[in-house]
Amino acid sequence: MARFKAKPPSGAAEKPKNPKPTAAERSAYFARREAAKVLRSVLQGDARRRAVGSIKSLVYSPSIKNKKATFAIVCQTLKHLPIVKDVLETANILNSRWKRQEELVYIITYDILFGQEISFIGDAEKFLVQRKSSLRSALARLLVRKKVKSIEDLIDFYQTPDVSKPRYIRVNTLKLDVDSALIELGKQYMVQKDDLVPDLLKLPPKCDLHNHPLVMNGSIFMQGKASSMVAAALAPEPGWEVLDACAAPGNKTVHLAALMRGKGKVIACELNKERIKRLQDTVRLSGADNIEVLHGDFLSLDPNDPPYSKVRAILLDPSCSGSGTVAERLDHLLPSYAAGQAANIDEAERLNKLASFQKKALAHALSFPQVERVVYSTCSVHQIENEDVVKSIVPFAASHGFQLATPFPQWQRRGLPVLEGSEHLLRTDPVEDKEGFFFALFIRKDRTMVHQSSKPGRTIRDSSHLSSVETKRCLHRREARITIPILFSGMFKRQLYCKPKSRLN
Ligand SMILES: C[S@@+](CC[C@H](N)C(=O)[O-])C[C@H]1O[C@@H](n2cnc3c(N)ncnc32)[C@H](O)[C@@H]1O
Repeated sequence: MARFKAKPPSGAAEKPKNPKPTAAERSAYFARREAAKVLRSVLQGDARRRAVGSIKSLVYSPSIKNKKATFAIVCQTLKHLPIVKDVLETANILNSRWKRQEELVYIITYDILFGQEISFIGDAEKFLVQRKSSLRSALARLLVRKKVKSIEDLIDFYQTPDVSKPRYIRVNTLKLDVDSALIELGKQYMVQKDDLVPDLLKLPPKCDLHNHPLVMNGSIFMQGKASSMVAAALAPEPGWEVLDACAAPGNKTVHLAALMRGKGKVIACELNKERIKRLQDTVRLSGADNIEVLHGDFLSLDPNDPPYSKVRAILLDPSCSGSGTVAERLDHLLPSYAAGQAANIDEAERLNKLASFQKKALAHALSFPQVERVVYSTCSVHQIENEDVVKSIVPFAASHGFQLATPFPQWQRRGLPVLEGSEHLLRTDPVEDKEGFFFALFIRKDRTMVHQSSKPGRTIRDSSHLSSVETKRCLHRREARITIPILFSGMFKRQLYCKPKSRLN
């Protein structure tokens, strides 16, 4: 692979010496376009964790003519992709026309920076060759920024675990205001306010704050940006009753309490006995006195029981695969990652089980009579735990008067386009944003919709995601206004068995 040498800037367009393209030029032109097609499938499949095939199988499909060249171009471009993307972003030369052909742009940029010096034919080639000096100087700046001397070092840099993740801290406004935290931390670090979440501060990567007095006394919490966006998206009002359905270790629970300025009540439900202790510690550290810790199964809470019938907002952050927080820098680019996962039966089974619970829990959250806002969140990159869960629940949500709303409209990365309304969903990217989170916000404006039957002619086709309480309610939808769970013998057992084990404070 070529080592980078800064070349003298040459901004002028390179006019082909020979106006008639040579056979080699023509062949390179077509190979780049074939490669762009393959790269598009690879990257799209990978982004959806639904690879349509391995690179090889895509290249060796009958539609690709120049297989050898296409394979080489795709592999080399993928290997250099993080660098190419960074360079293009720094050089800031792409208009919307070329952004629509980004795979071709990646390939040509790779060729310009690291490939063979050949003359370029084609509009995209001409556009980028004319900006060769901007690309080269952006690459030189990238080397300086990453403090490396060669392209090999730069590739290593991208392959090693990410060290460029900023340290985010959330100010616990129950104990300290944001400006005071800024001043206090500013004595030691470069601190700035986050542009999206008002109580979030951004510090340089690798700041070790574990033993900082403000962390030790609960004035600030070390909480990532995506995680802090979840409670902020729910936006509970002071005085409300709010349920954190799957609460431990409690980072979002105490954020909710702070957003409510300590007024109202947060019920923090957690199933796992071992994790209850962590949750209690977090609550204690936060100083919040309006949090009630509940040891039990969220699915077993009866929405119509007096303690829950007044709940206005629910934060549902259920157990998930956690795939969005695994720092696999380059793996996200490779179909082998997705293919490997799909082929892994255990993993597929695990994801199915998780998704099945997530669907039940989301349907259950939407069935609380006074609830106006529900946030569903995961730290997973898998469509099956994210868009697929939401998609399967949308008809049920609509029948209860809920619609998807758009949290943080200014945020660019939205849901995968696999359902109507995907633009309302929010994703963070494990590479670009350093962590892969997903969340959806459901809002009900008209609470008279509670327990209303579905529109005539509209059937809930798949009720497998519903908890048994909800399934029975759907089946007996006409009588749903009077729900007498104990009429159903199986469920009665379940209700008794699953009754919250204890309430702790
Ligand atoms: C992703 S973690 C929640 C993280 C938490 N929201 C935070 O930000 O600190 C999911 C939690 O849900 C709990 N959980 C799983 N199933 C549950 C259920 N049926 N009822 C209540 N909690 C459950 C798990 O034990 C785990 O602690």
